[in-house]
Amino acid sequence: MSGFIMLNNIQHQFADETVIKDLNLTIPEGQLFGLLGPSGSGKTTLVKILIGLLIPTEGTVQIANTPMPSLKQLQQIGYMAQSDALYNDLTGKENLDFFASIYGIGKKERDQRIQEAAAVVNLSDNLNKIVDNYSGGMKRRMSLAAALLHRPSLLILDEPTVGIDPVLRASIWDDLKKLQAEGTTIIITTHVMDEADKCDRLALLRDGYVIAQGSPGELKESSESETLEEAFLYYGKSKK
Ligand SMILES: Nc1ncnc2c1ncn2[C@@H]1O[C@H](COP(=O)(O)OP(=O)(O)OP(=O)(O)O)[C@@H](O)[C@H]1O
Repeated sequence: MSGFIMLNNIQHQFADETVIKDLNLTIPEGQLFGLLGPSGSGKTTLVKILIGLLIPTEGTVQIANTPMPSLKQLQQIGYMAQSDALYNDLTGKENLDFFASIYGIGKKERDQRIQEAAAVVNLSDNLNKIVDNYSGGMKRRMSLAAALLHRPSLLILDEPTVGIDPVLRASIWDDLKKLQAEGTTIIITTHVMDEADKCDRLALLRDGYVIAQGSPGELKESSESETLEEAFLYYGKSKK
C-alpha cells in the first residue's frame, strides 16, 4: 500500500485535554477514506492537523512524501469545512470568482473552471442567483464547488452532507464517486453510518483514538456484525 498520506504518532492537546491520542494512519492515493466517529471524537481536529491548520503537539504528517504544513501541497488540496464560508450577498458565480482569485487561477481560465465546478455539483443554472437565496443544500454544494475550482488531487471534506436531505446527499455522493473515478483522493468525516458504508476504507474514531481500521466489509466481518453501527459498538467496547 503506497502511503500518499501518512500520519505518524499524532497526539494533540488543547490546554490540558488530549483530544488525539497516538494516532497512526496511512491512506493510499485514489482512495475514498472515511473518518467515522461521534461528535467530539476528534474528526475536525484531525482534519485540521492533516491540512496544516493545526500543528500537532506530537507526531508528523506527510502528504506525497512532503512534511506538512507545505504550501506546495496545500495547493493540491481542496478543503470543505464544516460550516459554509460563502458570501451571502454575492451570487454563486461571484463567490466562485472570488475563490478562484484566491487560488491564483488566471482570469482567462476562471470562467471555464467556474462552469466546470458548478456542473459537478449541478448548480450551473443557479450561478447568477444571490447565495442568500440558496437552500441549505445548495450552499453545501456551492462550498464543494469552491473546493474543486483548482482541480485538487486531494479533497478533504468535513461532514459535507450535514443538514442535507437524502436526495441531495445521494447526489453529492455521486459527485464524490465521479471525482474519485477521475483520480482524486478523498477524505471525508462523517457520523452517518450509511455514508461510512460507501467509503473504501474507514478509521473508527472514539475519544481521540482510532479504535479500528479497515474496509466497511472487513470491519463488519471481524466483529461479526451485520451493520457498521454494531461494529462501532463492538470495537468501542473492546477498547475499554
Ligand atoms: N480550539 C479548541 N480548543 C479547545 N478544545 C477544542 C478545540 N477544538 C476542539 N476542541 C475539543 O476537542 C475535542 C474534539 O473536537 P472535534 O471538533 O475535533 O470533534 P469532532 O469529532 O469533529 O466533533 P463534531 O462531529 O461534533 O464536529 C472536543 O472535546 C472539543 O471540545
